[in-house]
Amino acid sequence: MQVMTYKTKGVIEYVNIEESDGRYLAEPLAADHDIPLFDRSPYDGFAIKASENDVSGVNLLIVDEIGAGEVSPHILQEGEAIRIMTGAQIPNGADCVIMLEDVEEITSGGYRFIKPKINVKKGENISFRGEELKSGHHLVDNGTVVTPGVKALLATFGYAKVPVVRKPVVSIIATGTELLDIHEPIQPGKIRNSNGYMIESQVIKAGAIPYRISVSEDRLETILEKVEESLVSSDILITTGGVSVGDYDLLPEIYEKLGANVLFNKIAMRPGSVTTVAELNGKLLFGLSGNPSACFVGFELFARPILRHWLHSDKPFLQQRQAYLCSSFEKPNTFTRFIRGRYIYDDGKIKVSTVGLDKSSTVSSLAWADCLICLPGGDSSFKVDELIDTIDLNDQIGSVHPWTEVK
Ligand SMILES: Nc1nc2c(c(=O)[nH]1)N[C@H]1C(S)=C(S)[C@@H](COP(=O)(O)OP(=O)(O)OC[C@H]3O[C@@H](n4cnc5c(N)ncnc54)[C@H](O)[C@@H]3O)O[C@H]1N2
Ligand code: MOO
Ligand SMILES: [Mg+2]
Repeated sequence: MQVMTYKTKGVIEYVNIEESDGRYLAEPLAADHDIPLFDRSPYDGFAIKASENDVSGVNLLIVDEIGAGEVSPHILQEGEAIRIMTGAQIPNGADCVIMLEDVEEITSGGYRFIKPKINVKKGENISFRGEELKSGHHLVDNGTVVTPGVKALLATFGYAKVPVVRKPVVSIIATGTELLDIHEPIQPGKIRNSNGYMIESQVIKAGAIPYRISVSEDRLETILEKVEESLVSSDILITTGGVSVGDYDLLPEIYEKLGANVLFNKIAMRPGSVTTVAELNGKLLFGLSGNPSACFVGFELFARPILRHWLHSDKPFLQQRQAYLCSSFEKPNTFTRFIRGRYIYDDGKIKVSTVGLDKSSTVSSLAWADCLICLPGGDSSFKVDELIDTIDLNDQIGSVHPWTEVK
C-alpha cells in the first residue's frame, strides 16, 4: 500500500506503571525469573515427607507453622508435618502437601499431631518453581497494548516504569464555511461539525493523541495558516472536507502551495473516492472527505494503519472476517464498496446486515456499524447468504493484510 511506504515507528518513552493502561509496549517483555520463583503450596494444609509406606492413619508431629511470605528454618524429617498456608514456600525436606480437610488434628502429651485421612504421593499438591514460566521466556511482543493481564506481568517482573511508544500527535482540521461549533444553535444552511469529533474519537481508539480539532472556513489563507501551524506541532495531519472538485474545495491548492508530494487524490472505492494522501518532509497529510461516512472509511483504511505501525504493531490493519450477507446487492459498481454493517451471530454462523442509509453523507450508520461490508467492484451481484469479506471495526488484534488484499 502506497501510504505505508511513509510509515515510521514511534520512539520509546517511560511511564509509571499506573499510567501504562492502553499504551503500546516499545520493547518485548521476557521473564527475568522463574514463575513461581520457589516451590510453594497451592493449599492451606500440612507440608510432609511422602513415605514408601502409607501416611494415612499415621500420627505426624507438627513442628512448625508458616503463612505465605514466611520461610521455615526447619528441615522436615519423616514423621513430621509443618502447617503451611497457600502461597508459602515448601520447607526443606518436605515433598508434598496434604490439605487441611484431609487430616484430623490431635493433641497428645502436650504435642500436636495430624493424622492424615488419605495418602499423598511425593510431589502432590506442590506448585513447582518455573512450572508456569522459566526465566528468559518470551512473554509479549513490542507493540502489545497494556491490558490488565499485561499490566499484571509488568508488575510481576518489577516494571515500575514501563517502556512504551510515544503516541503520535495528530492534528485535526475540519474545513467548511457551513460548519457550526458544537455550542452554536442551528442556522439556515449550516451543519454542526461532526467529523472533527468523529476523527478525534478514531484517533484515540487507534492509540494516538488528537492534538486539537480546529475548524476553518473555506478560505485559502485561513486553512493554509492552520495547516502550516499543525505541521509544526504534530506528527500527522488530518483534514476533512474540501478535497473534491468544487469551487471551495481548497485542499488540492493547499498541497500545491506547500509543495507537498500528493501520493493519490482519488481511489476506486465508495465511500471515500476523494480520499487524498500527501507527504511533506516525511509527515503525512490525510485529506479525508467532508462526507461523514467517506471520512470515517478513509481514516480506518489509510490513517489507522499508519498510527498502529507508529505504535510498533506488526499487524496494523483491521482484521477481516467472512460473513454471510443478510441482504442482496444487485447493482454492480465499478468501485469497491464499504457498506456499514453489523455482525449477527446466528446459530454458530456470522452473518452481516447493513445499517442505515448507504450513502457517503450518512452519519447515523456510523453509530450503528461494527463492521464494513466489502463488496469488490466489478460486474458481480451479491446474493443473500453469500459469504463475503468484512472489516471488523472493533478489532484490536490487527492483521498483516491490508484491505487491498481482500479477495
Ligand atoms: N462534481 C463532483 N462533485 C463531487 C464529486 C465529484 O467527483 N464530482 N465527488 C463527490 C464525493 S464522492 C464526495 S465524498 C464529496 C467530497 O467532498 P469534499 O471532501 O470536498 O467535502 P466538502 O465538499 O467540504 O463536504 C462534503 C459534504 O460533507 C459535509 N461536511 C463537511 N465537513 C463536515 C464536517 N466536519 N462534519 C460533518 N459534515 C461535514 C459538507 O457539508 C458536505 O455536505 O464531494 C462530492 N462532490
Ligand atoms: O468520496 Mo465519495 O465516494 O461519495 O465518499
Ligand atoms: Mg467539496
